[in-house]
Amino acid sequence: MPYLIVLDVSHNEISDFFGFQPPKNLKEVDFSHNHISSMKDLSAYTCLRKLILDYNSISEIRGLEKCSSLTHLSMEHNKILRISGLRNLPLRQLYLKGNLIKRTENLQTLRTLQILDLSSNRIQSLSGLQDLHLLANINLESNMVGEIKECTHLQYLLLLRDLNLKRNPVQEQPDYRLAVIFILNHLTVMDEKPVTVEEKVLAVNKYDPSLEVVAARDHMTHMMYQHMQPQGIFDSTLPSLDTPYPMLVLTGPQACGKRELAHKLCHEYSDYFGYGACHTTRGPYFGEEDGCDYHFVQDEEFQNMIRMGSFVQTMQYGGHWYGLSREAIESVAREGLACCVHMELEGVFSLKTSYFEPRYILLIPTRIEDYISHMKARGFYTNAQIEKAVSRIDLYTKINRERPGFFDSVIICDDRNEAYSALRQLIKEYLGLEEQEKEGRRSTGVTPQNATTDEGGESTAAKKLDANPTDTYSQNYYSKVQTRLLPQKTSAELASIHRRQQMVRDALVGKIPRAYTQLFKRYVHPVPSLLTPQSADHNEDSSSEESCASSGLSMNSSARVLSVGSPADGLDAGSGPKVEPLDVSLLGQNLETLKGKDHTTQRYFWTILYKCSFPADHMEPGLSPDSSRSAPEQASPTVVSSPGRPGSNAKPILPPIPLGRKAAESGSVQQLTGQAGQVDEG
Ligand SMILES: Nc1ncnc2c1ncn2[C@@H]1O[C@H](COP(=O)(O)OP(=O)(O)OP(=O)(O)O)[C@@H](O)[C@H]1O
Repeated sequence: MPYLIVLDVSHNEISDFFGFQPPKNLKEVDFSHNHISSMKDLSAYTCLRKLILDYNSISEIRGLEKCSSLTHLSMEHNKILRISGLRNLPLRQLYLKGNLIKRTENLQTLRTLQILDLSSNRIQSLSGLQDLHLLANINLESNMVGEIKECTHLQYLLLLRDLNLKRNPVQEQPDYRLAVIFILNHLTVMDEKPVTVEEKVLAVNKYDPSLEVVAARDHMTHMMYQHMQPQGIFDSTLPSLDTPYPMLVLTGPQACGKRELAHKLCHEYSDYFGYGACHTTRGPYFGEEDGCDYHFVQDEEFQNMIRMGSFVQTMQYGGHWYGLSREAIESVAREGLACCVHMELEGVFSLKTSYFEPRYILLIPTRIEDYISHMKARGFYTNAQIEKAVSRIDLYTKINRERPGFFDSVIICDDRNEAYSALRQLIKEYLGLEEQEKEGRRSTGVTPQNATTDEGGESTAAKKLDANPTDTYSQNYYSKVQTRLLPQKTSAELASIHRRQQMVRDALVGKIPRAYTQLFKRYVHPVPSLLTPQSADHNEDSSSEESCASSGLSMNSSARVLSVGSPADGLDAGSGPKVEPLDVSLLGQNLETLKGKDHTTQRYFWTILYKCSFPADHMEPGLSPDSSRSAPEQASPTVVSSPGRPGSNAKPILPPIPLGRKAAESGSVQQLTGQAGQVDEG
């Protein structure tokens, strides 16, 4: 039978494998269910593609070396002790189920193998399979694989879709299925069950959660524990009408200098910032003081604090816990200061989920060698810690690159002094101190050196406004108000005003605003009923106490005219924006009366002033530089932010910083803190 291609001699009593010399052109041979105990040399059968020898008594694979066409070999239920004799065969399917195999060895040359069945053997390790890159299906059911980590041998088999590890001791491991799905994330079927999308997401969230997930969990934990405690109102940091409590977060990799810079900043601008000391379970380094750099606590106390809902956020770094407590922020806020803290990226993510809305400054080293030398020179860190810190630089740069606006500003910190100058400059811009200094120099003739430290950087006009010169609270307060009331305008501000004037002119002649003008419209926060003026008469009575709040409100209501038109104002509703000039002079008059106001009113007033300071966001058409007002009494608002900074007109950089409540001796401060205490107690 020279043309015989398929030979099936299964289920016989044959004991001599190929003993009857079948023709050489055979392509498929089935010798299953016989009594064959050993294999013979099949070198002559070069055309053989499929060989089935299931249910025999063969203990060793051999004689196949020259079968250069063999793609399918099945030797299930034999007595094979080890895999051998398969070197360089073009096998695509190999079935060795039900043998006595202990190791997945001598398979690495089977580069074309796609299906491997080694079920019902004695295999403990998956080492030896890692180079079989075409493997799509591995059956290891009923073996002795005990460790999840064995799956790492398969993790680079990118075509692997189906893995069966049923009836292996590894199934007893906690979260076995999720762990394997995480390691082998290309699997679509595991243990004969489809792998669902939900399982894949769960696996990633469990074993390699994104920073958002970590932050969400952290936030959830603290919120839950906080809600389990008796609730008190944190008055000092309570977000006001539409401005959050001002906070500054310096972030960056470990030892990049953020802590040092935070301390320096709080020291220099002690009227504005207070250092928020976090809690940590790590021991103090040489020279560190408890309560100054950190609150150093034992692990047990830290965990206790978590359970008491004391933290806003926590994170583990280098095997230690770090956490920013509500009280740390609150104690700074009670001083009337903005809280300045430093933290790692995870902390930033976590804080971003909370109701705090800090400004984030990224400090990033670019000269890695210098960074490493600096860490080595500190002498606190092991090589592993240094490596970790260095590797995290990429994480920060990646986030900064991929998420524009995630950090409000980035400062290169290769040189600490330069970094501090940059930070200082930024803060001065944020706070409008630049303008204040300039004005101070102009009006008092002070030199730049003493101008920075001189609280009297305030203008003469400010001093005039100051009711009580010995009262430092009032000094701070008025100098800052005055800064914002200075008449100069930046070019960006003027451009914005002109644009809006043009819009109004267009509206008056009935032109429909072009589509892009919508870009300049902003959401106007609704005025809370607490402060809503009862009537128009109220607004006009600027001498009454109520009028200071309502005059502030009149600005806000003038903001509303952009979106809400009324025929009574001389323009048809919907025909375009209407004009209602903003009388900023009222502000100046009302500053006097505001002093006696409660905390909320003052904070609201600051909000209004703040809006005035960002006319691109809040200034209305008709508020022109040449309107009938004259400086300084009828001064117009001044832009505090630098117009060149990207996004500077899109988002206020810092919420209005402190009311200058630091001076505890001030009567007004006492009044404020007294109120805060009452609310807390209530
Ligand atoms: N509450 C927190 N949340 C997140 N990260 C924090 C927190 N408190 C501190 N960190 C950060 O944890 C890291 C380790 O803090 P640690 O004080 O041990 O570092 P360090 O070696 O002194 O370096 P650094 O000068 O950056 O503080 C630092 O990057 C620090 O900023």
